[in-house]
Amino acid sequence: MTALNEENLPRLEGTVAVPSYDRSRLRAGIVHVGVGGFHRAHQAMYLDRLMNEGEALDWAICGVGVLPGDARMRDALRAQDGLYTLVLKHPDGTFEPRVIGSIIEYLLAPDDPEAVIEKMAAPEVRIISLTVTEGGYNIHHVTGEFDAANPAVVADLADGAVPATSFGLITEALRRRRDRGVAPVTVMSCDNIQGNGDVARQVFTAFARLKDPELAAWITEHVPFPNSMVDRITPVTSEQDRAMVAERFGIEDAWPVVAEPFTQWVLEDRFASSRPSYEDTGVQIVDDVEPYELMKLRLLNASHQALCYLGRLSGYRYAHEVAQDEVFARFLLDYMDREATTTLQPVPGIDLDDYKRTLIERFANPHVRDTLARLCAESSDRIPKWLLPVVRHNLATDGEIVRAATVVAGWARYDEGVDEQGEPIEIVDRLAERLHAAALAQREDPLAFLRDREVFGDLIEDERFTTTYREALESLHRDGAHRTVERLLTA
Ligand SMILES: NC(=O)c1ccc[n+]([C@@H]2O[C@H](COP(=O)([O-])OP(=O)(O)OC[C@H]3O[C@@H](n4cnc5c(N)ncnc54)[C@H](O)[C@@H]3O)[C@@H](O)[C@H]2O)c1
Ligand SMILES: O=P(O)(O)OC[C@@H](O)[C@@H](O)[C@H](O)[C@H](O)CO
Repeated sequence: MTALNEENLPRLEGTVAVPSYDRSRLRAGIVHVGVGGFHRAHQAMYLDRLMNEGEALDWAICGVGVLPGDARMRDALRAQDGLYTLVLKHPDGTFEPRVIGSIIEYLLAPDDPEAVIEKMAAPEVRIISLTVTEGGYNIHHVTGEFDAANPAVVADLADGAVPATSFGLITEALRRRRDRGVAPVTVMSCDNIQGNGDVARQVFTAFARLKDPELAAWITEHVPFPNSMVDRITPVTSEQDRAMVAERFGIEDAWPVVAEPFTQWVLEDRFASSRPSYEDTGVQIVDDVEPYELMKLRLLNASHQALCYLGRLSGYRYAHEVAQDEVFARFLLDYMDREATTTLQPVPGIDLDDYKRTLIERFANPHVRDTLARLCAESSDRIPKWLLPVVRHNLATDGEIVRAATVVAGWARYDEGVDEQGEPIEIVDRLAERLHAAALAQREDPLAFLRDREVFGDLIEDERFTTTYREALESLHRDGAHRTVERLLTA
């Protein structure tokens, strides 16, 4: 067994792919906030690929954790000199390992916020990128505006506050860059949010406006926030994954990443100065990312929502189990074909039928073992962003809504907190308490769940939607999820 660190890399050569570049020559050009599984399977992997080609050596990553819980990642990465194993799990059972070397440093903001700010303000850093989850953008669900009442934000806005949120840290770094005349930087969101760059611009300038209006104006003028579509299914690393990396590859890795082989990144070319030559390693650089984003969020992410609640209620625990169930697979394709696709724009270079078929195959990969628990988490940040826009579009255009309404009813049934086998369900959601209370009330008041306007807006006022939703909920209560879905299948 070989402990993963810089010194031991030569011992791993021949067993697994390791960085072919001299890591001592790397310089951090990117500060990335939110080093979780996805960043390590995606952006860090693309950079590692470039580095293996002898490119991007001045674009290494300094990882930043903003939450105290990121101490685990700090400890894992620091002990391993930033190295970790990425294992791609192919559908045929082949596992493809690679040690990724593009992260060279990790800073935890609660340990030393000043060090994080100075790193972000350093002239050699030209990109600050983010994967901080949808909730990390602090958008108020009802107003769609930056939520300035969030206590962490209030604390960061106070005079003389030591920044603790990504808003406080990044805007302070931008202020220092402006004051010092340091070359402007690009803020690049890689989260699953429609218009992720636009949303990032909205929230960072909103925070800056509250702190220092002139800084906000400077940011608007000088800091680009490119939009992007990012894709690679990356489940939470399990104990079994850690053991697998040790047993199969002889690597003692505190926190490997496992992912599907598929990967995609479509990115707008709006950068302050230079950027890595991402296009040399398969990233699609486009003028307008919106058609790709809509395709991905409404087909892939919304289908994840379509399979997770109804699948969990039926007794499944993993995404592949649901996607391998013929009834669910057909339901997902019907949802995509008859409800989601009609809401999309033409997507240059993509055959949508092929994309949808491939999605079912990706979901069905049995080795990825993506848990329904991961997909069911933070639903109040997902359903309103990915599924409800499809519903609203179809309500406005007289399109079909029955499948999406069934998914929403499935979420409402899921939030009752017990599945059809009587097993408890743990609701992981910022709004868990009140969603659970509303779900419990729906046996008497079938529309109780929809009454939450923060989540559903005025959807409750649409009779076509409420009638369809009510029937779906009734059917879920009476016949269960599997039977409900089966009845909806087109011939
Ligand atoms: N996992 C995937 O399959 C996948 C694929 C495409 C895109 N993404 C995007 O990446 C995001 C992260 O996914 P992951 O799998 O890496 O999750 P993860 O749980 O492994 O990592 C999430 C990271 O975000 C940080 N974070 C959360 N809330 C924050 C906040 N308020 N402020 C600052 N940091 C915060 C956490 O500290 C952690 O470092 C997703 O929410 C999604 O937007 C994920
Ligand atoms: O990561 P989230 O929480 O935004 O969404 C859950 C999944 O749908 C998502 O992670 C997908 O696996 C991913 O978007 C695939 O690229």
